[in-house]
Amino acid sequence: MTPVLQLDALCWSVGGAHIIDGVSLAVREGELLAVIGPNGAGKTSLFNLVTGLTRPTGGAVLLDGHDITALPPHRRVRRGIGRTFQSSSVFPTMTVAEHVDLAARSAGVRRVGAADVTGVLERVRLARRAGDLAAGLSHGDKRKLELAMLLAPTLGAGTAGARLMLLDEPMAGVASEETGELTDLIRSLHRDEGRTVLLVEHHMDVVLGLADRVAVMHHGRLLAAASPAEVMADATVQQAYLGDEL
Ligand SMILES: Nc1ncnc2c1ncn2[C@@H]1O[C@H](COP(=O)(O)OP(=O)(O)OP(=O)(O)O)[C@@H](O)[C@H]1O
Repeated sequence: MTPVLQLDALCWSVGGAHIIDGVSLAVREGELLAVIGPNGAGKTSLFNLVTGLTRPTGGAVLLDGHDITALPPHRRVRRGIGRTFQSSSVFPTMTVAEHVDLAARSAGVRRVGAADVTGVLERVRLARRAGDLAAGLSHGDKRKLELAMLLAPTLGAGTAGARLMLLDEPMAGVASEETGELTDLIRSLHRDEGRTVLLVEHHMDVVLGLADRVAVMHHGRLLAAASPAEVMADATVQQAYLGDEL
């Protein structure tokens, strides 16, 4: 079966530094792949290449077997790629419902019904906060709102948002009592709705609780991509985490 996402010898260099160095990886439909690695390994840079925020200096990105390397970010959103960022990206003075409406409209949806917005907010268990300003949300609820915004871009088109979700450290800044519910929500978007998820996360308990497969990056290279158990037992991976030069 054609992978949903395929990275083919992907490279990104800046000023002579090889930040992404020949990464090849195939992501299956409906898979949850966690991308782990020490700080500066290139995880966010890899996400930037998949979403089109940066252009690779070599290699290709394929979606459903089609080369999308030259497509700008907004065209990738319309093809079903959605992404959240490491730091929370909500607008404090906008209401929760307005965020969903904005996400849909900025992706080209012309008519966004109130019922559609409520439906998306119910999906992430934020419907009761619809009229509240985002400034008043807890970190966990801000993260849920960001997920809601990924569900919005195809509202009214009969489908519900991103089918390939890239989540960059969704637990960052979230209080420990909120991580369980957020983990359940991500699991449900993946397992119950069949969405493909790429997850960058430093909390290993979250990674091990969610991932079908774990990809390990180090110095811009892909060290391993295997089951969580295999990756945890891999001596090279352990060395990378202990900070030894490879
Ligand atoms: N625009 C840029 N110009 C120059 N160097 C960059 C740029 N973006 C990232 N880098 C460098 O590339 C390397 C990888 O950064 P990246 O943010 O992708 O790592 P990461 O694995 O996501 O790290 P973290 O876990 O700390 O978020 C780092 O050394 C970073 O300083």
